[in-house]
Amino acid sequence: MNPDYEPIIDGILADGYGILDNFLSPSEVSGLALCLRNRREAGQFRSAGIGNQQVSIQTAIRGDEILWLDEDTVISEERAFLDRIGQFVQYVNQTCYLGLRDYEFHYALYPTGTVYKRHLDRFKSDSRRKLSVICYLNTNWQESDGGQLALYVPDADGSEQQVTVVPAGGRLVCFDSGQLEHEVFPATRERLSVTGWLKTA
Ligand SMILES: O=C(O)CCC(=O)C(=O)O
Ligand SMILES: [Fe+2]
Repeated sequence: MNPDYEPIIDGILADGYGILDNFLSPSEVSGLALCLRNRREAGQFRSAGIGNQQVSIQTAIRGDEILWLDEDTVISEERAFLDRIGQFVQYVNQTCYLGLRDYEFHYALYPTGTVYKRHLDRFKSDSRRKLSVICYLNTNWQESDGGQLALYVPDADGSEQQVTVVPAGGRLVCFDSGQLEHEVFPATRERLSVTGWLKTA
């Protein structure tokens, strides 16, 4: 069954962001988290960089480790995730006419205490990233574990509002890549997610 995507689309159109709980079921979350951990154990992860041309590793600004998902993966948990994203993209295209053509996703693991300082996801030299999508893979995450995603939402009067999102397992956050600055706060435990971008041609 398709999750109900209408509230998240309404959120993106009205406020520039939307949040949907249970995009993944608890068993899908634990299955994908296990795939992530197995791949990391196998040495497949790398420190994430900043920029797309001269990529630099600056862990004080961005401390996560990532692995790009293969769009042709035959690992069932990964296949199911990407197929679910494909359905979401189809729904967005039918309702918002954003002309999304492509997507790219990576696993991310933030070791305890690491952050991603305030930034915008769209590269200056490449504006194809339309929507940022993050799906959290954390079981039993408590507010006191930290690791919130902070969204800096512009108000009509020119000020801004900080909206914080707890990285609870199965929760999907989607926002306008070119507009919304955001930041990842440090956590007291490892913080797992799949993060990606829905892109135009
Ligand atoms: O994990 C998150 O909540 C946000 C990650 C992020 O901002 C990014 O990877 O660009
Ligand atoms: Fe980001």
